[in-house]
Amino acid sequence: MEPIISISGLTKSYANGFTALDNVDLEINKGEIFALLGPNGAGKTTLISITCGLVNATAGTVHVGGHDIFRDYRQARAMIGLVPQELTTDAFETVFDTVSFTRGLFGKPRSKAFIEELLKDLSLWDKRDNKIITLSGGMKRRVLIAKALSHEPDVLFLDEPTAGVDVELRKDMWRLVRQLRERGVTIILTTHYIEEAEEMADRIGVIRGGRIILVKEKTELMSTLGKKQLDLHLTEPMQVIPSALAAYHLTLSPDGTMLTLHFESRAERTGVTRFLQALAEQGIQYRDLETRQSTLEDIFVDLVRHQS
Ligand SMILES: Nc1ncnc2c1ncn2[C@@H]1O[C@H](COP(=O)(O)OP(=O)(O)OP(=O)(O)O)[C@@H](O)[C@H]1O
Repeated sequence: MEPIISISGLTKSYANGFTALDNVDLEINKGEIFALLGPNGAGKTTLISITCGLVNATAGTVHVGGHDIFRDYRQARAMIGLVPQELTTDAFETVFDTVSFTRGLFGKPRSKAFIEELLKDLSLWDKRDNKIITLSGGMKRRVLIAKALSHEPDVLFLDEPTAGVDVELRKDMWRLVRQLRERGVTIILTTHYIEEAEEMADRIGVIRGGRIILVKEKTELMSTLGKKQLDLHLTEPMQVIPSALAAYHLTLSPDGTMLTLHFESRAERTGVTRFLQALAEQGIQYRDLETRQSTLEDIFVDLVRHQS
């Protein structure tokens, strides 16, 4: 697939010497929903801010639709819509005017019809004449999305789109994001909610300490989720795994007290019963057993803990 955003060797050191991004390479494909996951302070907002031209990079390049964000700032910026984390917008303007004005800022011709359609899509049409200050938090967030889409961008950045919103609005956002993708808009969202990435993304990237530590297709990542493990706490420590058990995917703890069977929980026949029989035949006894299933959350926590 063709990348719409190419980030290469991107580094950002703030004035106080803190390195928020460290040599980041990342390509975002045209038309995908990409979720960037990471703990607080990982560098997600910095990455977005540089790509949108709000913060200068210390080193590296970013191209949007082939335009260098520094040299061809206008062309690159025109392709991007940004929904920021903070709810900042002109409190005393009406919904219609503020969205229409934002479109004008990007040099797009006035279009009442376009703004009307956009506001209808976002369930904001009824509120078009309301001053923004009178809207609820959820409605204000929709206004931010409308503003970000007012100049018909190819790429939409959503920085923590559903932080602090209720379940209903979150579902609405997800529906909206999917609709946009169907229209060919590329979406990059940052999130703390793993279920959001699970629900929405085509690909998932994990950032930690200013470094991208993983980028994978969601389906590929999820396939590891179908794996379960059965831990057996053995009565007697085992030196080596007996050859009679060679057909099973087993690991033995370094001290020989725990034998772990890895199996596909989604498979029709997991082989667990046969395995337990084989153990009995070998005279291997255990005092306890437990099964565990890995979730995206486990994978994420594990990655963030172990990689630095
Ligand atoms: N202007 C600045 N000067 C110095 N350090 C900064 C500045 N802006 C951000 N940082 C630091 O850079 C790091 C990355 O911040 P960033 O906002 O990109 O993280 P984030 O992944 O978006 O986190 P969050 O999820 O909390 O928004 C943080 O440790 C932050 O304190």
